[in-house]
Amino acid sequence: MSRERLYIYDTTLRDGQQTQGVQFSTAEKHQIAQALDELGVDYIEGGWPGANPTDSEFFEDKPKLKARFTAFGMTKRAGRSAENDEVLAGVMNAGTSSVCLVGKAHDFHVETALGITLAENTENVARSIEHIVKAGREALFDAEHFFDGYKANPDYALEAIHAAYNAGARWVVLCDTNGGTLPQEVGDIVRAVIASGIPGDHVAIHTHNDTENAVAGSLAAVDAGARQIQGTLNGLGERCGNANLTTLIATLLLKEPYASQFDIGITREALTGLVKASRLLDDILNRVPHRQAAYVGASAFAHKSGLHASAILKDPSTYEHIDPASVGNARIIPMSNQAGQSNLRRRLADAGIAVEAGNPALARILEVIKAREAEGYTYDSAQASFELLARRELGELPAFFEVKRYKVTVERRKNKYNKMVSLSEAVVVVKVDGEKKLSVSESLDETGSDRGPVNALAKALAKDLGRYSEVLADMRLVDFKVRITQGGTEAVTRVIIDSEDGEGRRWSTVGVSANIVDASFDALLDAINWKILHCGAA
Ligand SMILES: CC(=O)SCCNC(=O)CCNC(=O)[C@H](O)C(C)(C)COP(=O)(O)OP(=O)(O)OC[C@H]1O[C@@H](n2cnc3c(N)ncnc32)[C@H](O)[C@@H]1OP(=O)(O)O
Ligand SMILES: CC(=O)C(=O)O
Repeated sequence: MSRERLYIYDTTLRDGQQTQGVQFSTAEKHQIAQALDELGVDYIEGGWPGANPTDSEFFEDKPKLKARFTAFGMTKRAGRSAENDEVLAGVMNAGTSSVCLVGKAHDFHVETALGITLAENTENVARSIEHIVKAGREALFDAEHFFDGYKANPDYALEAIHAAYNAGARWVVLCDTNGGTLPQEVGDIVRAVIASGIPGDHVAIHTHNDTENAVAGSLAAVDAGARQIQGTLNGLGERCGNANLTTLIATLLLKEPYASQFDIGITREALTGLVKASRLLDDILNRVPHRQAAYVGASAFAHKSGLHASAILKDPSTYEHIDPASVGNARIIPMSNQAGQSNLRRRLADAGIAVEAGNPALARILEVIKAREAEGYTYDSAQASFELLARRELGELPAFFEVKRYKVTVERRKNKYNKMVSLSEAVVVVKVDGEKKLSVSESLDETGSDRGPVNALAKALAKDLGRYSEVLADMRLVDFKVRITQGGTEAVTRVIIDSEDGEGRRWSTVGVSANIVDASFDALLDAINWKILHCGAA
């Protein structure tokens, strides 16, 4: 049986950019567009040409895409022709093969926001769409506030979208602009639209996530017959976001009845790039990826509790709804106070440490982990610290060096331009191969910027570790997270450090202390020990 076509329309670069605090550069727009194109979405809405210099520049230097590159704008204003509306002209001049115009479908908005009559608005919608079609472009009509408008005045909401459809719109996009419509109502209204004479393969859905139902609402619209879904990567978008395409794409490809019913233009092979696309956006936004994001989160396939991990080892489908690899994700069995020996053996095996069932060291390691977690440590994400702890208990971790003492000072002072600047200085004394070594480092990087006391400590610690110094040269601290947490009855500081090396390895370590410098040093020591252990210098 041939499958029906369901189209995926991405608006990360337009509605996603309407997120508070998000402003893509032109180069970032290119990067995101390429990632979306590799995934295989049908439409990429690039922004609003003419609305701001970045969007205009992006449309001047268009990305080369397989997807239909789409310009967004609004219907013409009343009192002028479509040909003479300069905002619409800016959109048309971008020269894209598809043009999506937002227009009013809610009588209240026509009368209150635009201050024109319903008939004038209908005319504006029809003439604007006609203008696009006459120019040989594909027209999409974003019917703003359609669902609220339908509930308030169904006749007018339908009049507005029929005006667009009759004028030649390829797609009538039903927008839940304020995001307050629940899935069942979305389904009912989409069915009413189709019954009114607009075929489902011309109906698109555009939902917002203000009730956490944007994905469910989109699926309800598809169930009711809509054949295009609009959304954004990671659900980025105005206020609480848009329908999350990252989730929808995986659901449509992997879940029934959608997987059998639809061809969404994205292959199962491309789906394995989903995590990569999602992380790329987070990287660009400088956001920490949402660990619990469906399908793509780092915890989406993390099996923490002992009962789960024990069953997972027998058959992963016991606690996994899909194979993590199908979306480019990976299973993890984190260590924690919820873990049993099954988690532990699996985690050890992942770190290349084989320990037979029943080995008494397993119980010892578990005990140490549970005790340290009670002090404030966490081994869920600090996998490198976990590995060191386990190897230490198994007698498999050599003492590469011994720290005798360390000190860090932070100074605020005026520089030669009379500006207050900070400078940290760290002193570390270590014993390596029987020899005592003292190293001093400052916090300034090669550009003269202050990188802070922890960086000074890291540099001093790695500076002279004898025969290990060489292998530490390509190591960098890439993330540093500090949290005040409860350790026993006292509040303590927990530091998690992410490190990277020239071979692309990335590892996380944890340190805990009442003192932030000690907690940082604790995490740094693990980071350096892990690197030495894994670089072959041991
Ligand atoms: C639901 C959505 O997400 S729609 C997408 C919204 N996206 C954006 O607004 C981002 C880009 N927008 C912009 O940069 C600017 O709003 C511009 C350049 C488009 C317009 O800027 P300005 O001319 O300064 O207008 P401003 O933003 O203050 O107000 C919008 C105007 O468009 C009118 N308008 C709003 N929707 C429509 C429409 N569908 N058709 C015609 N006119 C409209 C408003 O009535 C208002 O006109 P008024 O000032 O005469 O009352
Ligand atoms: C057009 C649009 O983004 C909306 O109505 O939400």
